[in-house]
This record gives sequence, C-alpha cells and structure tokens, in this order.
Amino acid sequence: MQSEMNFYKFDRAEWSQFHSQNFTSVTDAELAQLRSLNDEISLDDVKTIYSPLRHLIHIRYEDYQGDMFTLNRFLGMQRNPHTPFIIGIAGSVAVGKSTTARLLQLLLSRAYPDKRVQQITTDGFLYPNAELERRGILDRKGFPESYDMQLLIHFMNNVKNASGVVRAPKYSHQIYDIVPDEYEVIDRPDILIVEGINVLQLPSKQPIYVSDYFDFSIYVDADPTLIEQWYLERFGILLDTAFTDPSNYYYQYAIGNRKDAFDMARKVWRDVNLKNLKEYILPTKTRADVILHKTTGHKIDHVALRKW
Ligand SMILES: Nc1ncnc2c1ncn2[C@@H]1O[C@H](COP(=O)(O)OP(=O)(O)OP(=O)(O)O)[C@@H](O)[C@H]1O
Ligand SMILES: CC(C)(CO)[C@@H](O)C(=O)NCCC(=O)O
Repeated sequence: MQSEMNFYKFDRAEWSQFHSQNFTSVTDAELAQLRSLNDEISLDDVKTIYSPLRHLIHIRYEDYQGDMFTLNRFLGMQRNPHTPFIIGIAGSVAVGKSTTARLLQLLLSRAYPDKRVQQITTDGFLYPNAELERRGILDRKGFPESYDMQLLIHFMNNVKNASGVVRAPKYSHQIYDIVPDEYEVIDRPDILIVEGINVLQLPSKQPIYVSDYFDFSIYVDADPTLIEQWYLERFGILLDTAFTDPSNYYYQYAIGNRKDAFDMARKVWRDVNLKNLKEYILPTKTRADVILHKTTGHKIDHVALRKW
C-alpha cells in the first residue's frame, strides 16, 4: 500500500458517489448488452464502478480536446487533426484486461454515438513463435524481450498521427501464435483502448514509452492467487473448446489426461506468468491514473486514483 502513496483510495461506496449529475448513467439496455459480452460480469460493478469511471474519462476526454484545440490555435492550424484519445489498460496475464477493455469500449460507444471507439491488445506485437524460438526465448513469452517494441511504438505513432488506416498483427490464443497474414484494422478512431501486460513498461532501447501515447491509463490489480485461479479457469475453457480442432494448440492437452494438462498450466503460471507479473508488470502499477482492484468473483472492491 505504501507504494500507492500518490493515490487517493476509495472503497465501492465512496467511489460510487462520483456519478455525474448531467452525464447519463448506465442504462438497462447497456446492461443487457454487457451481459451478452461476458455473462459473468457483475452488473452491480458496472453501475458502481464503471459508471463513475466513464464520467472521469469523459472529463479527461473533454480536457484533451481542449488541449488539442489550444495547440492547433497556437500553430495556426485551420483544421483539427483527427488525433485519437488513447486509453491504456495494464495488468497481469488473465487478470481481465481485455474484458475491462471491451466493457469500456461498449460504455464509451454508448456515451458518444457519433464517435468511433476501437480496442486493441498488444498481444499481436509478440514475436511469432518461430522468431521466439530462433532467439531462444520461447519460454519467455510475455516478458519484455518477447515483444517487437519498435513495431508497437511505430504503430502507436501512426495511430496518434491519424495518418490513415493502421494495421496491427493479430495473436490467437487458439494457435498460441501470431496469425499469418491476418491483421487488426484501426480505422481513425476518436478513442482507442490499448490493452496489454506491457503497456506501462519502460523501454529497454527505444527513446519513447508506449505510455507516452496514453491520455489516460488503468491498471487492473488483484491478488496473484486469485489471478492464478482465473488463469486456470480460462485454461479449462480453452481445453473445452479445443477438443474438436486438431489445429488448436491445446488439442493435445484437451484429448489427454486432464490432471496432467492442469499440472502443466499451473507450472506455466508459476514459472512464466507469475514471474513476469512480479518482475515486470506489478512495478508499473503506480504509473496508471486509476487502479481497479478486484477480489473474488472479479468484483472490484477498491479504486485508487492518482493524485499527481
Ligand atoms: N469482470 C469480469 N467478470 C467476470 N469474469 C471476468 C471478468 N473479467 C475477466 N473475466 C474472466 O477472467 C478470465 C481472464 O480475463 P481476460 O481474458 O479478459 O484477461 P486478460 O487480462 O485480457 O488476459 P491476457 O493478458 O492473457 O489476454 C476470462 O476467463 C474472463 O472471462
Ligand atoms: C499472450 C500473453 C503473453 C499475454 O496475453 C499470455 O497470454 C501468454 O500466452 N503467456 C505465455 C505463457 C502462457 O502460456 O500462459
């Protein structure tokens, strides 16, 4: 907790007070849509936690647009370049970053029907397995050296410069690799949500951080014992869906002994993802603007807001 000394801390009841009087709260239709996104999401969290969070993002987005306007006025530019507002979401493997990103995308799309809100994960910037193998780091997937950071920075730069449609490589958990010749397309969004374990990390060689492109950032936090449980639950789901597909990375595990498969997953959690969390991900927590702390059942019990 000492490491979060530059944060205001709120429990659920306190945080829920930060609703705006003049900004619509989450509607029943939105709640229904969120249910279809992930039927485990607590609708109470959406009202209590995400609605005030959306309000905070709304204020920051307005300020950002004001700053862009001021800059253009100084530069004597006639037209506002379409520079997107970028939100970063960091946290451990399997803590729920992509679920949080999808939830925010939906809530922000609803708040701004005439704006384009897109989402992307940095998983696509991992080197393909063949390249990881060539470098002798296949067992370091997710660690800083397993990402093509130069490509990621280049991507962020193109998105921020609004230079047109930008493509990003695509990662698949099913094949456990980069999908050849398939891309995510980022098409001049007004708001882009970038989610990944590495988004608040400092660069090893590059002069610029991924977070230099962020206008707002969130860290999703939880006790590692709980995250391990979520990781294993998701592993179970991956196994259940791999049975019928021999091209699925998990197929051999799916048709084999289930206990052996889970023993293997527990080992990968301990030796790769937990290690990565402790060494490289957790130290980035206090760089975020907001920390969402989750407890059992993914319920958010605390929110921390950066003071300065
Ligand atoms: N708010 C939530 N409520 C219920 N279940 C959730 C919630 N967030 C995440 N989960 C579940 O937890 C697991 C991990 O979530 P998710 O895939 O979003 O994590 P992630 O941080 O994006 O992981 P990775 O970095 O490996 O891609 C999934 O099985 C997901 O369904
Ligand atoms: C793709 C990442 C790195 C991040 O999402 C992660 O899901 C992963 O695959 N980690 C490597 C170890 C493992 O198989 O869980």
